[in-house]
Amino acid sequence: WLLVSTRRPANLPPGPKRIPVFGNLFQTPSNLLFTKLTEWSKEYGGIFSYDVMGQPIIVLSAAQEAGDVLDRLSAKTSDRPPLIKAGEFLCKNMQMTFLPRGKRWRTMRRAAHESLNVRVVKDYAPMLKDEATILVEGLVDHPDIPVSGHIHRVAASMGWRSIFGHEAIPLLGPDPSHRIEELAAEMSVAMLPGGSVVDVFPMLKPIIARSKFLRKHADRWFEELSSCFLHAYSTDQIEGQLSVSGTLKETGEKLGLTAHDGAWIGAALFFAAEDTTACSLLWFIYAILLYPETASAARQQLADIVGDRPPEFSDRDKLPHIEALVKEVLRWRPPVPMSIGHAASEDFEYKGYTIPKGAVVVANLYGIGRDPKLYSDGERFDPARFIDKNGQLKQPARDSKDDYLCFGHGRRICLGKDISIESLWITFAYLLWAFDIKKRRDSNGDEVNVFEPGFLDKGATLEPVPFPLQLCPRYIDLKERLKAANHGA
Ligand code: HEM
Repeated sequence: WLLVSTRRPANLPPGPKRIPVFGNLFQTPSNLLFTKLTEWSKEYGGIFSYDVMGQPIIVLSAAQEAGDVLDRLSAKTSDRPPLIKAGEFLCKNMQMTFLPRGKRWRTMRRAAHESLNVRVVKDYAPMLKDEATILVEGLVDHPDIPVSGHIHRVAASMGWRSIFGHEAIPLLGPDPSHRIEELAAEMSVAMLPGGSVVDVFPMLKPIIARSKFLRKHADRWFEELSSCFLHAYSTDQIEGQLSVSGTLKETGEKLGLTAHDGAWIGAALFFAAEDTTACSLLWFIYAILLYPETASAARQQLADIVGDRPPEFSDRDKLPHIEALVKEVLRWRPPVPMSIGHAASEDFEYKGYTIPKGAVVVANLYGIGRDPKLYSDGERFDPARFIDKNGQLKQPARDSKDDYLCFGHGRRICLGKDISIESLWITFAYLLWAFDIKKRRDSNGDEVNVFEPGFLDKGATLEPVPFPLQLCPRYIDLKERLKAANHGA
């Protein structure tokens, strides 16, 4: 039996040699796994496989293979692997992101999509602009608060307002999302392949499920989060403000959804929204700090088109260099570098390989964003790669998803894709218009070094390690300019 298990099951895609029983468990680091997957993809190709304790994991590290398997074969690859700790024990099968393909997932997804689809996201523009304004004002008024604190506030507040329709989260607290973020950290780690003991050793599941003592922590976690989100969902929202929960309260009943379901749809969205948005904004600042010259075309365009008033969404078509920056930040440092695992719901053949039912299918978005067929010199941060010789955005290549591969694939593609692109666009534009982003200087006047590649692995998401910087307002009367623009609006 041991001898048999050292052999790769017939016809799986190629991959690293495995050892009996454990497979490749000891070769897969728990930190920065995407770098290992990218290294393996150079050896084994755009589709390869490895194994953890008998569980086959299929890794897609090239855009075409990911498009084939997760988009064109999505009828067979839209399931999620069972996430015992994150999905069953902690979230009690209420978290849409972890639900298996089926009626409950489809209903929740459809309900959320109603207020997040590309046709309606334009209606969030005033709220997103307001948030960008609050961010810039806060950075001017409170240089004592670390930039990451400002960024996490704006990311949480954009999510909170679009999902629950409440007031902006204030910089100086109380922050209703703070406790939620603390609790969410545990879930974020548990959702990774090999991220929890019970997911690696599923034979422990019935023992834990039967023991009140062993379940106690997860049960409390669920109770506390449910009550936070039920409170957010049930509290009256600002009149006239578009929000997911506002729409749900009107349409949810028709879809058979209760307030508890509505609260957990809000939870799934908030978990998915806050950290990813914060990571993207921090990577943007980090990139501009390290490679200031890459922002000069965008700055020039802002000077030509916008001048000394703050940018508007209506300027967007005339500012392709800002959009190129959004695309490049998300390609270079995808906030969810290994996407969220899919699962094969039946056996199927691809390129002569067999993908067995139950295999975990991972889109290595970090590697895919470095696919040389789409992006040359992928390690380089270079927003100009998206601009053609006429100064316009280039026509995106096939399988590049309009150069937004970071939002995943198929029927599970990110529900917040369209609102994220809007929110990042306006925030990047505001930050570039308002500040020069510079390295901090020490008491001798020397620049303080910023470390590369700066990866801080947060479980499902990837943030830069804390880095020193200086934000220098580009106008003495910056706040007056913001006020004048908002009063005129
Ligand atoms: C830059 C920001 C964001 C990035 C990079 C991002 C990325 C992703 C990725 C890679 C996935 C997995 C897709 C797959 O399984 O193939 C995902 C799923 C998801 N995202 Fe996002 N996301 C972002 C922002 C948001 C926002 C703002 C929301 C909500 C307002 C959101 C809601 C969701 C939900 C609910 C899912 C699960 C979908 C499902 O399982 O059906 N995301 N996201």
